[in-house]
Amino acid sequence: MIEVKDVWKKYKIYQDKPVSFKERFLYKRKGVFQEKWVLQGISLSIEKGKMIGLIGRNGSGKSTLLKMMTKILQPDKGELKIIGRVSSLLELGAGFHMDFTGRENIFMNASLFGLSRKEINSKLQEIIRFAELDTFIDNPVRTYSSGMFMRLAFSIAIHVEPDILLIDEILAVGDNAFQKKCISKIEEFKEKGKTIVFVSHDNGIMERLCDELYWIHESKLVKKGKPEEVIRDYLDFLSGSEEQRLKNEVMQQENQQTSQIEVTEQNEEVNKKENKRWGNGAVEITNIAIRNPDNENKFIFTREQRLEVELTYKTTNLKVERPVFGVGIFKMDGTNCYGTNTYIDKVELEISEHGKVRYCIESLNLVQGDYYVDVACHHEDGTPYDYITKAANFSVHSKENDQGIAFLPHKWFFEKGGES
Ligand SMILES: Nc1ncnc2c1ncn2[C@@H]1O[C@H](COP(=O)(O)OP(=O)(O)OP(=O)(O)O)[C@@H](O)[C@H]1O
Repeated sequence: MIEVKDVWKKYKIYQDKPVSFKERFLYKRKGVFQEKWVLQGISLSIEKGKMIGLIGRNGSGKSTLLKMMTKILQPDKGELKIIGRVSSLLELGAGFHMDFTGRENIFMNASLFGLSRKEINSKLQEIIRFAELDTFIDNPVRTYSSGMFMRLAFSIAIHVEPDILLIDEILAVGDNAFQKKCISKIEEFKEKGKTIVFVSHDNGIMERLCDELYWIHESKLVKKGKPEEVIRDYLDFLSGSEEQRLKNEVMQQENQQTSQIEVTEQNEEVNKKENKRWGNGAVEITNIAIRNPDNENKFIFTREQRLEVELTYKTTNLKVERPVFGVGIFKMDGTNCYGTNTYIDKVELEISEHGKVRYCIESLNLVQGDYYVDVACHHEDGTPYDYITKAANFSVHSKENDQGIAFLPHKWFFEKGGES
């Protein structure tokens, strides 16, 4: 159905776009653009009735490849063969006329896909119903919200009976309920034996829906195969590069940070907001490490993994009475996920001149996202010895799409019949 043979595509990247005629004239002669290959030697072959997915980081070339399949763009080298009517969910609503009503746009847009007036009339109610626009359909589309606009464009594109459907990040369209409707429509398409090429950053959906995945990295195809295998390698790769990014960030922070504890009179809440370190310094936390089960310093974890926060401390010549060590885990927006300390946990604590305290979470159980850690040593009555906010970061990667903060172990049960 789709045959892509050794396709190459380049864009001109203008360093300084000329604005006036004079500049255009001058720059033209100097040639102030660079050519960038955004697709290099891509080959793939998609059989009828298959749903394939393209994954890869931002800017890797996925949308460019899709645009070539719609013929919006032509390759610079190589060949693309497509058999059948293509409907694309890229650049949704690109052909809409703002002053025309939703209904008029349905007729114009659907006719671009080759549908006759009669065919459009027979699908009209279904298009309007799917787009959830009943009372607005005779208003000009310029009065639509962005969600309404997208829903209408999406609805037209899927009702034109295409043989091939190209979908780019539709999950960004509309609210949750509408997204669910889109997914079930895609599943319906699949069942009808249509060919689908799907681009999404939602790996869970990609794995569930696609028969095969292609991973594009920096303009090249690096892997194709079963969704779970390609996603596993892709996530490993992402973890590796994010690990490096976080490491660099931490190194930068360490370079900037003065290791001095700031002795301050302000109250705790103010300090927390200002992302500070404070306390009287009787105990000083000299190092914070986040470790994985292999005892390596790590920043990326999976949900089930063991995470350990290791605090190295030393005492100074100030008196340390009834010390308590605590750790708090927060989402990046400040949501408190979990916090405890040795006093709450009723742990006997013996403090020496210097030493280490290790806080181990056997199974992390947090949902996918970025987190930071506050650490502290204080007196049982709350007087801080050393309190460090945002002392360390880590991320949780997961293929699951569950929402919220923590994974709550659960099961589903179903019963047939019974009282209604
Ligand atoms: N019209 C254009 N002119 C110049 N460069 C472009 C143009 N369109 C895209 N690019 C560049 O081509 C590269 C590939 O872009 P493309 O949109 O295909 O990537 P993508 O994998 O779809 O990314 P995303 O996941 O962010 O949608 C990027 O570096 C992008 O900046």
